Formats: sequence, structure tokens, C-alpha cells
Amino acid sequence: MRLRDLAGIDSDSDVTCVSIDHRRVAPGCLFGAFEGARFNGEDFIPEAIERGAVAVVARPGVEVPGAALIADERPRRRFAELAARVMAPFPGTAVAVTGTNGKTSTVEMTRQLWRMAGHRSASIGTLGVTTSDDQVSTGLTSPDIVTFLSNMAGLKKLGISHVAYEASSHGLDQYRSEGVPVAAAAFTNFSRDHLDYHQTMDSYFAAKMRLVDEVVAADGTAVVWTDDPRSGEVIEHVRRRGLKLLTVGRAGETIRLVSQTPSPLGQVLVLSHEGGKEQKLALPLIGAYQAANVLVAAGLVLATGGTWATTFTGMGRLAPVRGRLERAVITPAGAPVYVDYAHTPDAIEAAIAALRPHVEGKLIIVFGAGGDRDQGKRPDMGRVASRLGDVVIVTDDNPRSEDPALIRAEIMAAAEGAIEVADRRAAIGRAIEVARKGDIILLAGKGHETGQIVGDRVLPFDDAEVAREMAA
Ligand SMILES: CC(=O)N[C@H]1[C@@H](OP(=O)(O)OP(=O)(O)OC[C@H]2O[C@@H](n3ccc(=O)[nH]c3=O)[C@H](O)[C@@H]2O)O[C@H](CO)[C@@H](O)[C@@H]1O[C@H](C)C(=O)N[C@@H](C)C(=O)N[C@H](CCC(=O)O)C(=O)O
Ligand SMILES: Nc1ncnc2c1ncn2[C@@H]1O[C@H](COP(=O)(O)OP(=O)(O)OP(=O)(O)O)[C@@H](O)[C@H]1O
Ligand SMILES: N[C@H](CCC[C@H](N)C(=O)O)C(=O)O
Ligand SMILES: [Mg+2]
Repeated sequence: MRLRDLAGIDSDSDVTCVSIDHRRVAPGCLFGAFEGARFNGEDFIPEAIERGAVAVVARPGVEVPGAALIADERPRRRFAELAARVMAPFPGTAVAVTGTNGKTSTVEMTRQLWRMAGHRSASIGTLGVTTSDDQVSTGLTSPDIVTFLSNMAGLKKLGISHVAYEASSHGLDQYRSEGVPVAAAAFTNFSRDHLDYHQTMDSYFAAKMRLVDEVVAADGTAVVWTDDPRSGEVIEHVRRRGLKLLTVGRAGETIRLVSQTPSPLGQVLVLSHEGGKEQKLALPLIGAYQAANVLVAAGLVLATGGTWATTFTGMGRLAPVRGRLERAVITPAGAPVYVDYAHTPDAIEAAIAALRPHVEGKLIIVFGAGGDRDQGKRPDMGRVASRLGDVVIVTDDNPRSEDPALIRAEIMAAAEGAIEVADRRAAIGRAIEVARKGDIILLAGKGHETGQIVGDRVLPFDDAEVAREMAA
């Protein structure tokens, strides 16, 4: 694309590629120079130009000798818009999901519901890029903007028409996943996480609201879970922006959750669509939190042209999401072991609540907290686990650069009666050893993860696999 057509700059240069990392600039690239947490991308502008960058998106006043400056007070945002025009076309229908918990589950369920309705669909998020045939990891929930746009363009080339993606608060704050027209945005819930990055709950919430305020298309739709204390505030943002609104939940108007009753292998939901007659749905997934995510996913499908009848049938056929209340094994004593990605206080509460109706004896929970991440959530996690669990085993979960003993101590200080077992494999072994028939073991925090991050090394570790080994 001509630079003139792209940015109204008087130049015949062609923009043939985009980059935010000077080491990946090729001749003809548009370079995005941003201030980051570790580096200032503006420092690499001369090298980027030397490598052939024809234009640079940066803050006003930045020197760009030998290339065109596209100046913007919010260079990341401008770069996303321009890069998207260079990298288009994208799948025709994209939707995005934000919220503290439930994003991965919701995008994955949306992908499945679309597929069952006959669309070629994909999801992008913590699990990577997922299609019916393939799953490729990106390492982050919201990858960088160039990876995001190239994934979207690649999916279009594969013939994918519908994509649901996770919009993490970091990603929204850093304009990492936008530029693609977003037909619908969803909100799942809001609770404590990531205060290491956002500092306050209000600025964390504000980062999430960028999805509604700026990212979703002006003529788009918002799908809002109604049963969260912040749902009303989200709806205010939706109204201010003039979006169409679909609400789902106990107070939902589009899909009302009339009742939710656990069953041995899942749960029975009574639903009412747009005030119509009540319908019973046998959902093959356990846990109220999974029901919530299913309804948000259904809302996204309805928002993008799905019919209620097809969506309703699809919900009854959903397959479980990897690492979300995944039943890994049954111990020799007869206790099922579930693996779940709960790594916030609210998620631990939701995961325990999901399993509690199925527990006849004790609920045994094994968990830790990640290093180099929100420190303040650690005591809250300990408190909620010891309040709601019967046996609590505190262990390691990705200590990263921190001293694992100190992380455990911060959890233990608030986890009355908890046992500390540093090594995660040993902790899982201990849980399996003490579990009796009628008990349930919950391994929380790592879900689908396949590594334990210690320092800068990633040691192979998969909760489900380790549980199977220890139970053998
Ligand atoms: C704090 C944070 O979020 N950092 C992310 C951010 O980095 P940054 O923009 O601050 O980058 P930086 O390294 O300081 O560099 C600044 C700029 O200089 C450029 N540069 C840098 C070096 C160089 O030699 N040349 C060069 O051009 C960089 O490409 C960058 O554009 O943007 C990068 C991608 O564009 C991310 O890889 C990086 O994630 C780091 C590694 C990270 O660990 N992030 C985690 C906390 C994260 O984002 N997690 C959320 C979790 C959300 C959830 O729970 O759902 C996620 O979305 O995954
Ligand atoms: N709707 C929900 N309400 C409360 N807790 C939930 C909900 N959905 C998921 N959880 C909890 O959060 C965990 C992570 O779920 P999921 O991976 O879908 O969330 P996420 O928002 O993608 O997380 P991340 O921010 O790490 O990407 C689950 O394993 C469960 O314990
Ligand atoms: N087991 C993990 C979960 C991390 C979830 C991730 N989305 C984040 O907080 O960055 C950890 O704490 O390392
Ligand atoms: Mg996720």
C-alpha cells in the first residue's frame, strides 16, 4: 500500500510490511516505536530506518531522519489502525471477550458454537490460536499487535470466517489486539488480579472498558453478564457508546438464567430467551461458572447472526475446555482429581463452588501463586481456599524470579490450617495420598500449562499428567 494512501503523506514509497521490533524490520516496513516497560522503542528508530523502514509511528516531535514520521499522542493505537490496513483482509466476523476470569473459556465455547452452526471458526487467547484442526501457542493471552494481526490475516487465508479473541487488560492497555473490525464485545466478570501492573482496581477496570469505549465497532454489540457487581457500570459504558446491548445471566433479558441445578455429569439449566418460554438445557459441563461462560458465548453467537434454536442445541453439545475443571484421573482410593486454571481469589471460589455439590467427603485443594505477578492477591487466595476447602495444600506455581518460599509464606499467613509442600509434584502426591472415596481433589492455578517457570527456566510440568503419574 502506498504511504500516501495509508497516511496521507506526500511520498511514493510502498509500505509492504509492519514491525514493532527493529530487529524484524525489512525494507518497506512501517515501524512502530513505543515506550515500553523495559525499552523505549524510539531509541531503535535510526536502526529501524537503516534496515529499510519507510515510515515510523511515534509520538509528536520524535526525530525520524530519512523516513516519514506519522505522529500521534497515542502511537500504539495509530499503529494498530495503520498496520491493520496493511495486513488486511481478516475474517469477516470478529468478537472480543474481556473480564478477569472466563475469557479463555468463553472464546473457546464461542468457537465451538459457531462451528456447530456451520461456520469455519477460530479462537485466539491463552490457549493460543485454535481451529477445529489445530492449536498453536503464542505464549501470551494477548500477543503483540503484529502477531495478532498476522494471526488474523493467516486465519482468513485458511478460510476462517469467524474469530473470537481474548482481550486481556494488558493487551487493551497496550493496544495489542485491535485494528480488526470487532462486531461484538463481551464482559464476563471483574475481580482482583494484575494490580502489579494496573495499581488500582479502578485503573484495571478502566483498561477493560477500552474494549467497549473504543475497540468494538461503533455499530457493534455488547454482550454483558448481568450478575457481577460491576455489570451495571459496564452497561453504562455500553449505553454511552450507543452500542446494541445483549444481557445474559439471572437478570439477563436476552438469555435469562432461571435456574441452575448440578447433575452427576454436568448441570441442568432453565433458560428463557427474550422473555419466551422456559427451556431446559442439559449442559455437559459442571460448575456455575462454566454455565456463565456458556451463556456469554451464546450471546456472542446471537450477536453475530446466530439463531436461538441452533445455539441452544449447540450448548448441549459443548466439549470441555482444556484445563478448566478437567477431570484428570481417579485416585486408587476413588477420589476424582480435577485440574483448573483458578489463579485469582474469585476463581478459586468459583472452582470450589463448582465441585462442592459433587463432594461427599472432603474437598482437597492444591495451589500456589505466580511470581512477578500481583502480590496482593496471595493472602486473598489463601483465605478463600481455607474458608471453602477442607484440606488446603500450598505449593509452588511459576515462582519466576521470586523466592518461592516467600510466595508460599504470603499465602500461608492467611490460610488457616493449610499444609505447605514446596514441590508441586510432592504436593499433588500428598493430596492423592490423603484422599478417600467421596473426596475430590482440586489442582488449581496451572490448568492447561505444561511448564513450571523457575527463574528464567521452564521445567516441564503438567498438573493433569503428574496427577495421572502419582495416582498410578
Ligand atoms: C509488561 C508487559 O505487558 N509487557 C509486554 C509489552 O512489552 P513492552 O511494550 O513494554 O515492550 P518493551 O520490551 O519494553 O519494548 C518496548 C518497545 O521496544 C521494542 N524493542 C525492544 C527491544 C529491541 O531491541 N528493539 C525493539 O524494537 C519492542 O518491540 C517494543 O515495541 O508488550 C510485549 C508485546 O508487544 C509483550 O511481550 C510484553 O509482555 C511481557 C513479556 C509479559 O510478561 N506480559 C504479561 C504480564 C502479559 O501481558 N500478560 C497478559 C495476561 C493477561 C491475563 O491474565 O489474561 C497477557 O495478555 O498475556
Ligand atoms: N465466569 C467465571 N466466573 C468466575 N470464575 C471463573 C469464570 N470463568 C472462569 N473462572 C475461573 O477462572 C479460571 C480461568 O478461566 P479462563 O481461562 O476461562 O479465564 P481467563 O479470563 O482466560 O484467564 P486469564 O486471564 O488467565 O487468561 C477457571 O479455571 C475458573 O477457575
Ligand atoms: N499459573 C499462572 C497463571 C497465570 C495467568 C496469567 N494470565 C497471568 O496472570 O499473567 C501464574 O500465576 O503463573
Ligand atoms: Mg485466558
